[in-house]
Amino acid sequence: MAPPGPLHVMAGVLRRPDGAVLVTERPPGKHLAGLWEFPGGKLEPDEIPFAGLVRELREELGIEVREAYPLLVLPWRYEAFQLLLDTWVVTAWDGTPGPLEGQGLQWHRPEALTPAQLAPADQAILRTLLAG
Ligand SMILES: Nc1nc2c([nH]c(=O)n2[C@H]2C[C@H](O)[C@@H](COP(=O)(O)OP(=O)(O)OP(=O)(O)O)O2)c(=O)[nH]1
Repeated sequence: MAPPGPLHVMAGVLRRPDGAVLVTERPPGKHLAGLWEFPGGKLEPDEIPFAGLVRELREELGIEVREAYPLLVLPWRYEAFQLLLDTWVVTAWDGTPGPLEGQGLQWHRPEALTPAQLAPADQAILRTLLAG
């Protein structure tokens, strides 16, 4: 049997007009608990990436994405599995992002984020944001 392919995970960088981006804290007991990430989650079978992004941000934050563009697809290897972190910048949404799953939420300008507090793959996303 062929080995399973990488896990396709959607991540949304919500960006406010003042340049701040939203990061959320990974809950206790989960992989990378206590580190910060961009909200999102696993793409479902047969789901197209934009639809998965919209669904995940609705489920986690209670918002409706209105405008987003793809930033990068980042292949990443953790010890137990491989990831494709499909990252979009979200520039317009309806509603106010809230912690629907009890997760910590913080807004920071990318320059103010501490890389070591982010999930390892997200440190590469941060470098892309800072370079843009
Ligand atoms: N959502 C999200 N996941 C990320 C990011 N960076 C990163 O390494 N990951 C990893 C953490 C998880 O191992 C994996 C899948 O994320 P997830 O949010 O669906 O996973 P989870 O552990 O909460 O699992 P589940 O309970 O939802 O099934 O991707 C990121 O910026 N956003």
